[in-house]
Amino acid sequence: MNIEISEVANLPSRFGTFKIQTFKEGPKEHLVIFKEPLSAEPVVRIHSECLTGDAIGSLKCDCRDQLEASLACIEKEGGMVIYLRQEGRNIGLLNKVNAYALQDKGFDTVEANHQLGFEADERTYEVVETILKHFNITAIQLLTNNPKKLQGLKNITITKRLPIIILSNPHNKGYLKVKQEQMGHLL
Ligand SMILES: Nc1nc2c(ncn2[C@@H]2O[C@H](COP(=O)(O)OP(=O)(O)OP(=O)(O)O)[C@@H](O)[C@H]2O)c(=O)[nH]1
Ligand SMILES: [Zn+2]
Repeated sequence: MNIEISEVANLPSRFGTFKIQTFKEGPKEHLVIFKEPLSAEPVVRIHSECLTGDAIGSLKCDCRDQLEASLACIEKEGGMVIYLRQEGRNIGLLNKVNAYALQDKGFDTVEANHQLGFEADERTYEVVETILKHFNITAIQLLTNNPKKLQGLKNITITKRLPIIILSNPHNKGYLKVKQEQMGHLL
């Protein structure tokens, strides 16, 4: 896939002053938010888009808390947040809302995806390899609670997994339970 890369620009934010760059993969415009200096094994968060959580503040998941904790972390330590446009574990917003409607009827996150004809998780991470290569990064400390994340990547060494500790709320308890019991997350 041909990737179009933007210039680097400054991004002052409520979490610190970052640099920002876009990597356009077909219709998907992924974002890299980074804070220099980038060490030989920088802290990296691979964040999957969640418009409802990240922008609207939905309490059904832990995405916004994870994003904010990651930005605060790279402000302190240096590193990057790679914001991948894989809404709804890559089923898209319309399908995610349909999955939410099924969840309203009692299906859990995984069952709702299956009802709609999708795998529980439809994400892929090849573009991460392209992005890290662009920055000459071959080893990272990965901010995640998902030990299986990035397993498929050949040219990147994960030297350390850094957990993201987030408090649950009454609305995302079920979502977190499914992640822990069915998807192998360490919560
Ligand atoms: N299909 C579907 N996707 C969801 C649902 N809730 C959140 N998501 C998406 O899940 C993605 C985040 O994935 P998670 O499984 O929470 O976390 P992860 O990226 O595997 O692991 P961490 O690195 O620990 O965050 C985002 O793209 C959200 O839009 C849901 O109920 N159904
Ligand atoms: Zn979310």
